[in-house]
Amino acid sequence: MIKVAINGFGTIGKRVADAVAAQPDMEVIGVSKTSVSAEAYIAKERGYPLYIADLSKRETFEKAGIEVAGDVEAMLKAADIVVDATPGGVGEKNRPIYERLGKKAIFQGGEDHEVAGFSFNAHANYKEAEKHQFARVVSCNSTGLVRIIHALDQAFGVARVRAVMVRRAADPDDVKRGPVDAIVLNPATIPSHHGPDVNTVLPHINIVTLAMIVPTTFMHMHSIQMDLKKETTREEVLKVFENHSRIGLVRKATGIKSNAQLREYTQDLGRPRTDLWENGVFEESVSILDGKEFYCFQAIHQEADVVPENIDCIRALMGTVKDPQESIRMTNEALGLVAIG
Ligand SMILES: NC(=O)C1=CN([C@@H]2O[C@H](COP(=O)(O)OP(=O)(O)OC[C@H]3O[C@@H](n4cnc5c(N)ncnc54)[C@H](OP(=O)(O)O)[C@@H]3O)[C@@H](O)[C@H]2O)C=CC1
Ligand SMILES: O=C(OP(=O)(O)O)[C@H](O)COP(=O)(O)O
Repeated sequence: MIKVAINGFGTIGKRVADAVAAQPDMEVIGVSKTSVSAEAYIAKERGYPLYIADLSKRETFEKAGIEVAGDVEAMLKAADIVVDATPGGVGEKNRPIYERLGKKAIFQGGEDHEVAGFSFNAHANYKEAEKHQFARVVSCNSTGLVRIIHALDQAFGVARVRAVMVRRAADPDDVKRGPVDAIVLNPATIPSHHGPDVNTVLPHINIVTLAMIVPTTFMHMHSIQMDLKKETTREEVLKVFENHSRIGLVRKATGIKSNAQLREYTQDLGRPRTDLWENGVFEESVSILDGKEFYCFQAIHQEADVVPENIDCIRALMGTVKDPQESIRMTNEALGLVAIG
């Protein structure tokens, strides 16, 4: 069993912890927080040993009825690998501790590529991970872009990509960022960071991205155009998506045309926390013009799509499963991830 520590038990960390606990070859040896909050009670309820960054706060936790297993360093020492899901920028500060303890670590998209020196996506570059101590799972938007670009690049070749990201303003629980009522160009400059981020995994792709933020909390929406190298048809492209285990199709017949309806759908499907782990490509939007021009809209659930990627990244860095498809299969099966559509 691979012993996994989750440093940072927030939006991403708590999902990764549950995903690790569901795997047949992994166990959660601890999770960490800095303060008492609802998620500390969830750790207790799940039975995950809770470690804290600053042991002087032990009494505050214990007064709230939450047992503290030790400090973060003790958690790291007990682990084979750590998933760092602390807020963006904290991972960079944690890296020297992982180096000192000789622990493998996975950072999230809030860190720069250079923090790990290797950026990861299971379908695109799983096999390159084994030689690294550190990896970074690219951000939610970049994960969604990499999946769809890589799939079409493998099938038809991608000459160039132009994409617009309509980004959710905050996570549903993130009250400190709201209320909001604006469309914010974020950034107003072009390109946004997403294109260069895609290039950390797929360096050969010619991509320019634009991004803005709108007042919604569940899911980003991408408008994507790609020039393909080989002529194809809409039907062939749909087949590529149907055969991809992490690209789902929002079928026309469902009548779903928004993030809100898609969230209701995942909730009704009984997905944990309503999570859409896969890309949600809108079937109606998939278009091929003049044989080589591809267009689509896709929804990306920011809290969820990086979760299975973190699980595959654990196996890839540990070198326990060599075949990416086998790891992806194991992860999907344990999570119950059967792509919609
Ligand atoms: N939320 C999203 O949509 C996505 C986020 N990401 C990336 O994932 C990473 C985590 O983001 P997210 O889950 O949203 O963040 P959250 O703020 O939801 O959670 C962060 C967690 O880290 C803990 N923490 C804070 N400081 C420390 C520290 N010094 N040592 C240990 N734990 C600490 C917090 O505990 P406490 O509350 O007790 O301080 C909290 O449990 C970021 O890099 C982000 O960019 C990637 C894809 C999507
Ligand atoms: O990684 C994310 O977005 P990104 O792909 O736009 O960088 C997550 O949605 C978190 O980003 P934010 O919390 O900085 O908006």
